Order: sequence, then C-alpha cells, then structure tokens
Amino acid sequence: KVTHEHSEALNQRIKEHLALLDHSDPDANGWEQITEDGEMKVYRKELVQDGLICDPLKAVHSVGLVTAKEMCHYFWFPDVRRDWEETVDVFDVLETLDEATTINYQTHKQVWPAAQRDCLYLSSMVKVDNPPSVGDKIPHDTWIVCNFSVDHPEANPVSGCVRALIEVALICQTFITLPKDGGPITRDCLQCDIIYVANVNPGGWAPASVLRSIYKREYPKFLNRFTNYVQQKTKDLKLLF
Ligand SMILES: CCCc1ccc(-c2ccc(S(=O)(=O)CCO)cc2)cc1[C@H]1C[C@H]1c1ccccn1
Repeated sequence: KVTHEHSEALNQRIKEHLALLDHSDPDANGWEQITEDGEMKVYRKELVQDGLICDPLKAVHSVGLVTAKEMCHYFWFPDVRRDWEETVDVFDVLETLDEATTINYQTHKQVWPAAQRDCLYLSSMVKVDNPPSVGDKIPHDTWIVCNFSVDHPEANPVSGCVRALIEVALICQTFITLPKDGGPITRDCLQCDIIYVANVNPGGWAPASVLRSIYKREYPKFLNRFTNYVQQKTKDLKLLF
C-alpha cells in the first residue's frame, strides 16, 4: 500500500474519529442539541479560540436505502461535489494522492458581513476493517471520509478570501435486515447510520451571531440535501458494499 506525505496524519485522525463510534450519548459531554429533524439530530458545543468562533459540530442520522460505502463515496467523490454542495463557489482538485485521496481547494459563498472563506484540505475515503462494535447491532461495513486542512504549493487562492481551517469526518455504517423469505438483499433491507463531525475555524474574525446562525441553518440543510441526493443517485443502481 503506497502511502503519501499525509498518511500518518490521516491515520491518526481516523483513529480519533472512530472513538465517536462508541456512540457515547451526544446529549452528555456538553453537547447542546440545536436541531432535530426525524432521525437527524445536530449538536454543537460553544467554543471560542483566540477570539474566533470554533464551535465543534456533531450530527447523527440514520437513512434507509443506501450503504455506508455509497454515502462515503458520494461525499468524497470530487466529480459530484457540485451536485449536492450549495455553499461552495470555486472547487478544484489540486492533487490526487491515490484512488481515494485528493487535495481540494474550495471557496465558500460569502456571508455578509463576514469576509469570504476558502478551504485547502485533504479528503480521503477509507474502509474501517475492525470497527468497535456498538451495543448488539453488528454493522455489515463501516466507511469513513476525513477532510482536514493541509498546505499545498499549488493552491492559487482567490484573492480576498480568509483561509478557514477544517477537521471533518463522515462515518457511515451499514446495517442489513435479511429478507424474511430468504430472498436477495434489496435496498429495503438497508439502514445506514451516520455520524458527521465538523470543526471549522473561520480563520479570521466574523460576528459570533452571524457564524452561529449560518451553522444552525446550513448543517441540517446540507445533511438533508446530501442524504437525499445519495438515495436518489443510487435508487436504480446495484448495491455497493
Ligand atoms: C466562516 C466559515 C465558512 C465555512 C467554512 C468551511 C465550511 C465547510 C467546509 C467543509 C465542509 S465538508 O463537510 O468537508 C464538505 C466539503 O465541502 C463543510 C463545511 C463551511 C463554512 C460556512 C459556509 C458555512 C457552512 C456551514 C455548514 C455547511 C456548509 N456551509
């Protein structure tokens, strides 16, 4: 397995994010629920670092009809980013490190009165081989996409943008309910549990009220839009495990 210069950092972050699979009760540990929409619950912590709003965000969700690999694939796959991302203007893949790892540059639509933000990050999709089992449910497969800020010599930043720093993970697990009649596994047998975490450092000052209202509005919208997108995209395709 060929590694790249960020392999160490990636593996370290995956290890840290997988600790989330212990499904420690998000209502504990100081998480404040900001949204509930069906199976989707969104939590945040209020965190100010160097005067900047860096609220950690965590969302848990469970959706039918799709597998963990499909969810992670469409979250990672650069070619479809624009189909579901609506807060991103410029999006470029600067480098492809391997068949599941790219370095991306993107700008986010400006939200007045904050300056426009851009992000330069590594994005990698990894299958988790021996995930910590959770309670009595045995996942069929577990996949993770990690997006975290890196430097890159070829970044040609859009002038005027403030560089935001991100630490994001999407962890997905497929649970299968075998059909009673012993028939083939269809999409109706699938349930995909999702844990999404995002730590965004805005990189420069922005009004706390503006940032917190953006996050409260944008994260639930993005999670609903993205999960619906994957269900639509995969409904007539063979199941991808
Ligand atoms: C001042 C901070 C600006 C800002 C920086 C960064 C991000 C952001 C970056 C990456 C990811 S992702 O999950 O890795 C998907 C790939 O794009 C999500 C969010 C969002 C915002 C702001 C624009 C807001 C927002 C919040 C939530 C979802 C989408 N957009």
